Parts: sequence; structure tokens; C-alpha cells
Amino acid sequence: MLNVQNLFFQYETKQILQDISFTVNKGEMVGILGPNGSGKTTLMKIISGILTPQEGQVEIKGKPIEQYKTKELAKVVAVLSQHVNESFSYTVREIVSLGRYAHQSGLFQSWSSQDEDVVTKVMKQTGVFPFQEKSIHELSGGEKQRVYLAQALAQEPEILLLDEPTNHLDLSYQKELLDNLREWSRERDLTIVCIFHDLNLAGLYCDRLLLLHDGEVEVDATPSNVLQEERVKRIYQTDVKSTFHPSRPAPQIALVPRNTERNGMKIDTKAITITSERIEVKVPFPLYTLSSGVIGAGRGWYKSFVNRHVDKTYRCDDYRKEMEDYLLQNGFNPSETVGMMTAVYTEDVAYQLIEQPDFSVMIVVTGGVGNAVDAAKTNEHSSFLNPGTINIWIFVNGTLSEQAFVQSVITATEAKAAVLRDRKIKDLETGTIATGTSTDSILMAATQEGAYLEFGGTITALGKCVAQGVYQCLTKSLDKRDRRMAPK
Ligand SMILES: Nc1ncnc2c1ncn2[C@@H]1O[C@H](COP(=O)(O)OP(=O)(O)OP(=O)(O)O)[C@@H](O)[C@H]1O
Repeated sequence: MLNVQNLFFQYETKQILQDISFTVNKGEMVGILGPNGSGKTTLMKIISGILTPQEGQVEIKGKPIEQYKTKELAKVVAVLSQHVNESFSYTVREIVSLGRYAHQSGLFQSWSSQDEDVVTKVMKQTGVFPFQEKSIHELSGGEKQRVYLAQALAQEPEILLLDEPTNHLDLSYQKELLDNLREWSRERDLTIVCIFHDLNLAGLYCDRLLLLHDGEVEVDATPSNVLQEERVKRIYQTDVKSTFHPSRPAPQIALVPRNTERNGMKIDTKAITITSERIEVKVPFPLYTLSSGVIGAGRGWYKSFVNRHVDKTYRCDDYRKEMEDYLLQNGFNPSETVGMMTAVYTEDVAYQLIEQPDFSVMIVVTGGVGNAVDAAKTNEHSSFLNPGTINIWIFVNGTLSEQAFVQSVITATEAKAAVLRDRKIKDLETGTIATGTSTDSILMAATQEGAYLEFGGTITALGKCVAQGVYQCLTKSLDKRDRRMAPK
């Protein structure tokens, strides 16, 4: 649909674009990215026929762009540019109607009912229909943006070129516009080329991204291939982390602000408070966590950690809400807290700080095995056993990779299973050695400052601390429980 070959462009003596080549297929949505001044708008102006390159070729539907007459080109390509001249006080309907000019013919250009229908349709699609009689000067930036989009759509183009279309749009209109663009590209084969500054929107909506750097194509590939952390850092000269969208398979880039000073503050056992009601760890700065808490499960940044004792008979339909209310009543902010529950007495808790030369690990465990289960025999379980759970918390003063987070969870789980094996704790239903309980929970939390710990497997530096700490703390917690339950 659009074929750009070996473009070179300069303003007077300044070289702006060098050897740019790419193609865009029918129905594709392609994003053009690049730092300020990298040549995005210049490229767009060449594709839309406003500027002529010194060298190279732009072909639209297989025909060189310079062979198109103005009206003929306007039937194929519509442009939504960044800055629109508003010197005349036209109404919204008049402005949108201007988009039909390429479709009118004859000496006395006549306005047909089809023109009328198209104008009404695109005004409805872009949500500007209700204020069609208003002057453009009376509209907000976002409303104007939608009027000019309607004008471009009124051309009924096959290719739509957009320069930062989400500029001025609030969150819901950004989504609305991009959802619509993608739908039009998918369902009506509209070909879309769009300049973005927001890498995350581009990553979320585009089929392909073209990243410009100093007037050259740095990379032309799928979003996940383009939006890689090291590349974005290098091209934009700023600190970012790559992450992912929580509900769509799209790459996302997060800015990393300059470090805030923590004065070398570290987590140690002074952060632990134990009462008969709960065990809590409070730290003055949020930790990066991965957990299976009732509150704060999954990934997040949290400052408070609560392991709450509940009675064995605790039952509640909406236990999340109940736990949230409990946290609020006790002075915890639920959005900053990971909350777990246990039927284990809090006095049975065991904890330990393991210090290494460049990092340290604090383990906190409550062990209850009334509900012990052998993971190899779960099919033989027909009913729920009594509550009894093993809650393991692992705090690390160090910087963990994603791999280290997950491997540490595996290591802790293996250490837990080893304790049950060595103590010969049985699954009461099957009579075999248990590997855990049916309601165990885990928390990994790291300061993400200091030594970089890439791995957490059992025999790595971090893994050894996790394995030994969990093994020893769970053993100690179960010893306490056994002593408490032993006949006096
Ligand atoms: N009319 C002009 N005359 C001379 N130089 C120009 C002109 N327009 C743009 N430039 C220069 O060309 C370079 C590329 O500009 P362009 O607007 O294409 O970049 P961009 O990637 O769209 O930037 P931004 O992200 O800031 O919108 C810049 O260095 C700019 O100063």
C-alpha cells in the first residue's frame, strides 16, 4: 500500500533523513517513534506529499506519489497533522465537510446526499456530532482534535497519516481514538501510519513500529522486538525498565526516576512486631514484592506486611473485604500492605536474619501442619481438612532479577518440603509424607537496592540463604508448636 525507498532529505544544508526504506501493507497500523528532532514529522510530510525528498521514492498503491494529482491523492491519503490553522471561525460541520472536497466533481462542485451521509457518519464515529453547529473556536483541545480526525475520515481515505493524534486527549478519548483506529484498520483495511511519543500506547496498539534515530531507521519490527529496555535507554538517553501490560500481550516501558536517598537503610529483625493477633513487618520504604497474600497478591510495591491470626473456624464469604476492613481498623493502608491469614498461634513464629558480605536475607515463618498434604496424592483428597498453614516471608536487602524472585520461591518451597520430609509429617488422608499444606502462602520482598542478585536457585548465594533460613525457621516454628501442644 505504501512503499518508501531510500529517502534522503535535507533542509538547506542540514541533512535530516538518510536512506529511509520501509513498506506498510494494506490494513496495517504502523507507529513511527523516535526522540525529538529525529525526523518523524519530516518523514510524515514526505509521505503525504507536502515535502519532496532530494533522493528516493514514495509509492502509494504502486504509483510514485509525484504522479498523483492533488485531488486524486486526497482520495487515497488523509492527514491529521499536529498544528492546524484556525484563522476562520468555521462550524464543526463546515470543517468536517471540507474533508469531502476531493470527492466533488464538475465545474459547479455539487454537494450530494452521499457527502451529507459521510459527514454525519464520521461526526458520530468521532463523537463530535452533538456540537456540529458550534464554532471551532469554542472547543477544547481534545474536541478540536476529534473534529480534525472526523475531517480526515470524511475523505474516506485508504491511508490515514496521523501526527501524535492523542495529544490533548484525556485518557478515555485516547483509548477511544486508538480502539477506533485499530478497529478501522482490522475491519475496513484502513492503513494507518501514526507518530507516537508515548511508547506504551504505540506498543499496545500498533502491529509494527519504526524507530527513527538521527534521521535513520534504527529498527523496523514488532512492538516487542522494538521496545527493548537497552535500546530505549540508548536511543532516548534515559533510564527505563521494560515491563509488560497486565492484561494484554504488549511490551511497556516504565520511566525510572532518579534515586531517592534511603541513607543505606536496611531491613532487619527490629522491623518485626509480634502480638497475639498478628505478626507485622513495617518498613519506611516500599519493597518490590511477589506474593500470594489475601491482600496485595502478585507483583507490587508494599511497606507493611501482616500475618494475621484467625481462629480455626474462621469462615467468611468475602474474606478479602473482611481482611481489608481489618487492616484499615488497625491503621494499615491496604494499598500499601500485603496481608495473609493463619490459624497458627503467632507465638510459634520463627525468624532469622542471615547476613552476607554484600546482601542479607530475613526470613519469617509461621508453621502449621494440621492440613498437611502430599502433592503427589492430591487426587485422593475428597474433603477439606482442618485449617493449618505454612506462611513464609523472605525479605532481601539487595537487587533481585525477575529470575531470582521466581527461583527463590522454588527454593523456599523445596526447603519447606524438606522439613516435612525430615520430620515425617504425614498427609492424614493418604498416610504418605506431606510436601506442604493446602493453604500455604509465600512472600518475596526486596529493597531493590545494593548488590545485584541474578539467581535464587538452591546452591546460589541467595538460594543458600533462602533454603537454610526457611528450613531452620520452619523447623523452629514447628518445634515451638510441638512443645506448646505436648501433654504437660
Ligand atoms: N522547516 C524547517 N527548516 C529547517 N529545519 C527544520 C525544519 N523543520 C524541521 N527542521 C529540523 O529537522 C529536524 C527534524 O525535525 P522533525 O520535526 O522532523 O523531527 P521530529 O522527530 O518530528 O521531532 P519532534 O519529536 O520534536 O516533533 C529537527 O532538527 C528540526 O529542527
